[in-house]
Amino acid sequence: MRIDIEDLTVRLAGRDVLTGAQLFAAEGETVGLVGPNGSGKSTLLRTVYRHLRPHAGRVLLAGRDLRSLGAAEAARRIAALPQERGAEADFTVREMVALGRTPYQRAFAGESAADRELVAEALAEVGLQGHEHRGFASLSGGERQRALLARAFAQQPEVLVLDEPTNHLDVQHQIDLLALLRARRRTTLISLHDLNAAASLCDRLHVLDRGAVVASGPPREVLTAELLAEVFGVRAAVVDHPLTGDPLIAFDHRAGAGGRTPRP
Ligand SMILES: Nc1ncnc2c1ncn2[C@@H]1O[C@H](COP(=O)(O)OP(=O)(O)OP(=O)(O)O)[C@@H](O)[C@H]1O
Repeated sequence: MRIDIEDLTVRLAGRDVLTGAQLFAAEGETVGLVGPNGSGKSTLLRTVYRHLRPHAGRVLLAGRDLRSLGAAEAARRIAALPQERGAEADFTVREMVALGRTPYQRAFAGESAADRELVAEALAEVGLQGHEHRGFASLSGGERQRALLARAFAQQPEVLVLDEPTNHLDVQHQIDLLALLRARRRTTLISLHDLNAAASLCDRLHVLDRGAVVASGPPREVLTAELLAEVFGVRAAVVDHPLTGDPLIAFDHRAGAGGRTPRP
């Protein structure tokens, strides 16, 4: 399902933290948001999963304004892996993942056999089978992240919105997660700090800087040494990955602030 973000402005505490963002993800496309801390990535994603309201502009899902959908319909169509965490203390892992099925259940109807199967499949997909009965609060940061991803998968959404999903994951689980997302080929909006992961996963990237989209296109066109210096303030060479051929950003970890004044 296609998603369009039209001229989106979000105002928080009297300040426009996102201004006139314009982008889309076509059916089945994986579109990445990258940008420095505080550039507006989470704000944009929060507006898509209806945690925030636009001040101006709109988000369209298959041509329909997101705000015209009811809560259950929106939850069936869009699943989010947000950065903020709610009160999750008392759930088991299985209960947490099963929450992904609630938008499909009639009040008091409980779980169907199909729901149970989808929950088990989602747990297996993220490698958490065998951990169903553990308390969610007892999981490590990376295990929690995987359980929340399983909840999003169990929701069987048409659009996945993932805010920094590789946070807390060790390198093997990062790579596994990217492989899972590639295999699913669902319309996906994803923010990533790891630019090499973004370059290998995303069909197209949008670079955010101080609340505005400043560059858009396929990773190879967008992630140039000039852009990395200008937007991220780092020195880097962009080369071909020797194993995959993807763009590989080799950062100069010895360089200084790249001549850019640090952000407040
Ligand atoms: N509830 C809020 N009230 C006021 N300002 C906010 C609020 N939430 C976020 N902001 C500000 O909006 C700007 C964009 O924040 P956002 O979280 O979208 O950035 P980000 O690109 O996701 O950053 P990071 O990479 O650090 O996660 C920041 O300056 C942030 O301080």
